[in-house]
Amino acid sequence: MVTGERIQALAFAGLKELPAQFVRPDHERPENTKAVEGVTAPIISLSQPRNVVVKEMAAAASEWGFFLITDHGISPELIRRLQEVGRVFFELPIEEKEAYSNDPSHGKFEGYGTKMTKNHDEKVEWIDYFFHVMAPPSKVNYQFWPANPPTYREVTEEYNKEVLRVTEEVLELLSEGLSLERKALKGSLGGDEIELEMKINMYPPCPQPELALGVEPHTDMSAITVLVPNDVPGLQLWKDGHWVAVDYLPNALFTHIGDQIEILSNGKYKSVLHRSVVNKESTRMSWAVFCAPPPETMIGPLLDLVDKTNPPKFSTKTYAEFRYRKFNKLPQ
Ligand SMILES: O=C(O)CCC(=O)C(=O)O
Ligand SMILES: [Fe+2]
Repeated sequence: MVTGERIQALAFAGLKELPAQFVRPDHERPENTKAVEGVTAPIISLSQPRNVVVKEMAAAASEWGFFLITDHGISPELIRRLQEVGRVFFELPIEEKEAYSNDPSHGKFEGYGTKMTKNHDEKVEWIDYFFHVMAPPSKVNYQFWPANPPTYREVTEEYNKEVLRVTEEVLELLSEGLSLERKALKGSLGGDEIELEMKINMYPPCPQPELALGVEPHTDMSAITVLVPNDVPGLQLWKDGHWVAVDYLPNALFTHIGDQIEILSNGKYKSVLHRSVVNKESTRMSWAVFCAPPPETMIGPLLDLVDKTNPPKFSTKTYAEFRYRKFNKLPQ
């Protein structure tokens, strides 16, 4: 077994065959579950009249749980710099990255990580990642942020400000799409205490990508997730019984509806099931920002959205409890 090794190190070793712990059972393999052709995820330009954006976003969130946002006001230059500092970090020698190793089984989620096998049946994902909190300032611990490259912090803080602006805008638009007042969703997610977490996903070239997965099918437990990938495609969405590949769209924000918005909207908006596939030649990277409530926030269907004919479809509990149950695969 080669558990304990980073995927980047494995890929660099020039394996011809995929080690057994990465080989998916038949029904999960990309070669047996290919994405359909001719279906594309919704693209929403924020430069349209507000009522049009509200309508398009509500439709996309209800039918897909996913949309690509364009004309969001984050400069292509800032996205390029964000990707540059992340790429430079992952190009550092392994030992330098290991100084940031996380330890999720002991509750230490921030830092450099790779999902290791827990038992013989569990398959490992073809991915290394870096994870840290970006907001609010009171929850940020810079000790977990890469010190190298030296511009990492400045660039990431600038991106944090911009993503915060866009996520607040998206939450307002989604609120209006539910005929609620603009601040309704943000208010229910902790207001200005709303948390943003950065996860840099790094998928090295894989010797047998048709047998492996980068990230297993899952829904995000966040409220929303805003992701920018590099130019290597790999994200797939589950829609109407098929996987749909999301094409690369430069500078677009790949926006996922997560579990907390699905719950607050009482199921009107869908938390999108998604996975990522890997690639033989190219390294894929993606920068996912999870926008989530503080742990003590009570999350349940909004009272304005439930009545006798629309009973609550989800129970109400703290985000901390939801997260604990999801991590431990307990029923919600
Ligand atoms: O890399 C991607 O496009 C998807 C990553 C993802 O789903 C996640 O980090 O939750
Ligand atoms: Fe995800």
